[in-house]
Amino acid sequence: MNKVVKFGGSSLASAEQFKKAARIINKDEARRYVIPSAPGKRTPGDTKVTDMLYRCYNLATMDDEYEEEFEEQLSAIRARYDEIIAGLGLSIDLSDEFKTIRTKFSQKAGRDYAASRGEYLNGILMAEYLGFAFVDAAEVICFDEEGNFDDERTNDVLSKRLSDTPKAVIPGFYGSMPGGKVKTFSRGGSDITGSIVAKAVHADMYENWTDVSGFLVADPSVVKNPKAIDVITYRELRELSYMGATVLHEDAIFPVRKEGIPINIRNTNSPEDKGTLIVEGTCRKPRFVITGIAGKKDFASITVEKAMMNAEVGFCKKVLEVFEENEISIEHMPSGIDTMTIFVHQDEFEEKEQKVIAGIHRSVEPDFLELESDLALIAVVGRGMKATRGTSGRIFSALAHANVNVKMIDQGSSELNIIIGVRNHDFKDAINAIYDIFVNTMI
Ligand SMILES: Nc1ncnc2c1ncn2[C@@H]1O[C@H](COP(=O)(O)OP(=O)(O)O)[C@@H](O)[C@H]1O
Ligand SMILES: N[C@@H](CC(=O)OP(=O)(O)O)C(=O)O
Repeated sequence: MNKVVKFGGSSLASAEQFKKAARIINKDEARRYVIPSAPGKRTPGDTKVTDMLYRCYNLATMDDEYEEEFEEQLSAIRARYDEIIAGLGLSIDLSDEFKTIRTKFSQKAGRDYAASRGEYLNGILMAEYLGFAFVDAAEVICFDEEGNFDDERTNDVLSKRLSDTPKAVIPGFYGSMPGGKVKTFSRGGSDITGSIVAKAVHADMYENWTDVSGFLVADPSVVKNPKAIDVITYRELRELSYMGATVLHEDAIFPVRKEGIPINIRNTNSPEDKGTLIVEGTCRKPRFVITGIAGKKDFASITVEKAMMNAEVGFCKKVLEVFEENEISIEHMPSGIDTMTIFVHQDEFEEKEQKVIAGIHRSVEPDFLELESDLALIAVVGRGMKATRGTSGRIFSALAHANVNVKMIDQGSSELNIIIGVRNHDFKDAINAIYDIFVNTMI
C-alpha cells in the first residue's frame, strides 16, 4: 500500500497544525510521500505566507525608500517559520536559507521563485520533523522552455528519484524550467503536485488534507453547515472546481485520473471523518439528486440578435473571432434560434468593451446587441440529474420562491450540469434556495 498525502496551508499554518499532520502521517505506514503547502492562515484575518512572499518580492523590486518595509516583511516571514520550529522543538536554523532568499530577491530572481520559498521552507521543516528525505521540487517537477508543465519528463525524473526514496517530503506548488528557473503552478497548485507525485509512484490513494470534512455540497461561506459529499466522480468534481469550489485545484484531477487513482479529501482537524472519495466512476447512488452547487460572480454578457442567424454559415465563428482577436476568454455561451449570448469575465471585458462591440457590428451586422453586467453563474452538478425528471423545474420554482430573477438557464448536453445566470446580488439567495430544495427538503 502506498499513499500520497498533501497538506494544505490551513493544515500547516502553525506548530499545532504541524503536529496534527504528523500524527496523521505516522498513523499509517502507507503514507510515504508528503506534499506540504506553505503556512496558511492561522485565523480568518491572518495572511498566507505565499501572499507575504509576493508582497515582499514586490517591495524588493521597488526603490530604496521601500527597503525598511521590505526588511519588515522578510522578518515577518522568517518569524512564521521560527514560530513553527520553536513549537515543534526542532534544532534547525534557517539563517542560511534566508540569506540566499535575500540575495536572490536582490538579483530579481522572479515572482515565482519568491512564492515557491513558502513551500520549500515548509518542506524542509516537515522532512526534519518526520525524519523523511527532503526532495526539492525544483529537481523533479519539470516545466518546458515556455513554462508549460512537462508531464512526460516529470514522470520519468520523479518516478526514478522516488523509486529509491521510500519516504519523502516533496514541496508543492513549484518546479523548474530547463535552465533551472523556478516556476510555480497557479494559486492553489500544491494540489497539482500531489496528483503528479501520486501518478509517478502509482499510489493506491491520493489523500488531500484540508480544513473541511470533504467536498461539501456548497461553499460553507455561502450555505450554513452544508452536508459533505460521500462519493463524487472526477467529471462532477471538475465541473464544481471549475465553477469556483476551491477545495481542490481544477487541474489536480488530470494526472490521477489517467491512472485511476482515487482522491480522498480529508479534514486535518477531524481525521476520523471519512471525507469525500473522488473516483472515476461509481454505481453508488448519490445521496441527493444533485451532487453539488458552485458559482462565480462578476460576469458580463453580450447578447447578439439577428433574424435567420442560424441560416448564416459561420455566424458564430465570426462573433467568436472578435473575442479571440481581443484576447478575451469565453466562459459560457448559451444560444437560441436568432440569438447567441456570450458570458465573459467582467474585469477582462470592461476595458475592451467598445472594441468588441464595434468588431461584432463590423463582422456580422446584428439586428440588436445587448450588454449586461454584474452577473453570476451558478453550476448545479450531479450524475443523479440524468435519471431524475423535473430537475430544472424544481430549480426554477425554488428560485421563484426566493424571488430570484433567472437571467439564463442552460443544461449541458451530458445532463451532468445545469448552469444558471443570476444577478450578482442574488447569488447567495439563489444557491441557498437550490440547496434547500434538493438537500434540506430530502432529510
Ligand atoms: N464545495 C466546497 N466544499 C468544501 N470546501 C469548499 C467548497 N467551496 C469552497 N470551499 C472552501 O475551500 C476551503 C479549502 O480549500 P483551501 O483553502 O484551498 O484549503 P487548503 O489550505 O487546505 O489548501 C474550505 O475551507 C472552504 O472554505
Ligand atoms: N501556497 C500556494 C499553493 C497552495 O496550494 O496553497 P494551499 O494548499 O494553501 O491552497 C498558494 O497559496 O496558492
